[in-house]
Parts: sequence; structure tokens; C-alpha cells
Amino acid sequence: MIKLDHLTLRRGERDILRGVDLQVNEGEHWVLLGRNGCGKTTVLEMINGYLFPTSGKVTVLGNLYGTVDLREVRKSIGYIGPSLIEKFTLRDPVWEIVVGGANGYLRIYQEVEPEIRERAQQELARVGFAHMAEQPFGTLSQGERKKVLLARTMMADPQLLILDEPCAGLDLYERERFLDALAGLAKPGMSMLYVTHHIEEIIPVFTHVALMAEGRIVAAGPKREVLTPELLRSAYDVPVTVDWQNDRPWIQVGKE
Ligand SMILES: Nc1ncnc2c1ncn2[C@@H]1O[C@H](COP(=O)(O)OP(=O)(O)OP(=O)(O)O)[C@@H](O)[C@H]1O
Repeated sequence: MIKLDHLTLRRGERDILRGVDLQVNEGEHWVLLGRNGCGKTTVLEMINGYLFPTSGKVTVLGNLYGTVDLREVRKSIGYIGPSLIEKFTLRDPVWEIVVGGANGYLRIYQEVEPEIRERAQQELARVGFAHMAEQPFGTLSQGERKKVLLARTMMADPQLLILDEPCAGLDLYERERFLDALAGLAKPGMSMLYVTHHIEEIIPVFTHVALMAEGRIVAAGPKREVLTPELLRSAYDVPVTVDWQNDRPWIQVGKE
């Protein structure tokens, strides 16, 4: 699904990425963790093809970047990033926001085919929002808006779903509802790559974790092999214990 070969990125005097290697195979869902500024968003931008490495190779869904039309590759990538919500018109009804996901449009100006409208309704139902189709987007809570964006992203039937801190700013209830919705969208042939600062967001659907520090991936593999007190301490420089409950990790700080 994704293969990153020794990516580096140099900006001025600074090495932002210092040789990032990562391989995401079909059937795997990954979480990317690491301290502020370690390079997570930079890696996502390279996978989206918005940023090019100084050296190294990016291959996504079998396409080696630099040799392919990135607009075509992007049709198979769903992306939910921190500034996406701001791009929509708050008075537009929820169903229009979802319909736009079929072609990546931010607003709908023409007649919508009944099949597309029906599909949008189904995607809204999958996140539990069938009843909200007519409501203006701006009247929804932050968590509800994010679930609408999930439904929108699924309209394009992405093979790769990339989420950059989607639960930032959500309260406990909204976060759990969002994560439930996300778990319900996972399907064979689709992989997710999820960036977060909160280890408890690593719900059972996620299979693998990559830990970044200072522009490098310092550990990557099945989640239970990576989410160890030793590796987390080395990446975050904070002593922690990890408690697994129902296949979900919970962190306590300050205990060796
Ligand atoms: N155009 C640029 N010029 C110089 N430095 C940059 C540029 N873009 C990003 N950086 C730096 O690269 C580093 C990595 O940024 P990035 O946004 O990838 O980190 P991150 O791990 O996603 O951080 P956070 O968790 O805080 O979102 C940061 O220190 C940032 O200041």
C-alpha cells in the first residue's frame, strides 16, 4: 500500500526527515506517533504527494512518485487533516458536503444524480447520521462534523485513508463516537494511516504502530511490539507504563 524508502527532507540548514523507511501492507492499519515537530505531518504530505523529499522514494498503491500523475493516485487516497473542516460552507446541508466527496468538490453547483445522492445517504447512515442529511453543516458539533467528513471521504471509495489528528479538540464522548465510526469503515483492501498524540486512540482496528523521533522512524511493527514502556520512553523522554484493556493501550505517566 505504502513504501517509503529512506526519505530525507532538508530545509535550509535543517534536516526535517533523516531517512524515513516504512512499509504498509494490505490489510494493515497503522498509527504514526511521535513528539511535536518530529516530522509526522511531513511524512503524510509526502504520501499525499504535496511535498517531495530531498532524497528517497515514495511508492503509494504501486505508484512510484515522480513517474505518475499524482492527481490520479490521489483519487484513491482519502485524507482528513486539521484544516479540512474550514474549507466548507457552513450553511450547506450535510448531504451536499458528503456528495462532494465523490469528486473531491468543496461545493455542489449542479444537479446531483439520484444514485450519488442515495450513496451519500448510505455513507451518512454508516456513521449514524442518516437523520442529519438536511441539517446545515455549521449547526453540527465538532465531532459530528468530523464524522460527516468521514462519510464524505468514503464516497470516493479510497484504498488508503489518511487521518491527521482527527480527534483533536473532541471531548471524550465525541472521540469515542468518532472512533466507533472509523472502526466501522475499515474493510478489506483498504488501509488506514492515523496520526495522533493520544495513545488511547489506538483502537483494536489498528494493527501496527510507527514511532518517530527527530525525523526518523525509531520503531515500527505490530502494535504490541512497539507500544512498550522502553520504546515510548525513548521516543517521548517520559517514563510510562502501558496497560492493555480490550486490545486498547492506556498510558500512565511517571512510573518505571
Ligand atoms: N517549510 C519549512 N521550513 C522549515 N522548517 C519546516 C518547514 N516545514 C516544517 N518544518 C519543520 O519541520 C518539523 C516537522 O514538522 P511536522 O509538521 O512534520 O511535525 P509533526 O510531527 O507533524 O508535529 P506536530 O505533532 O506538532 O503536528 C517541525 O519542526 C517544523 O517546524
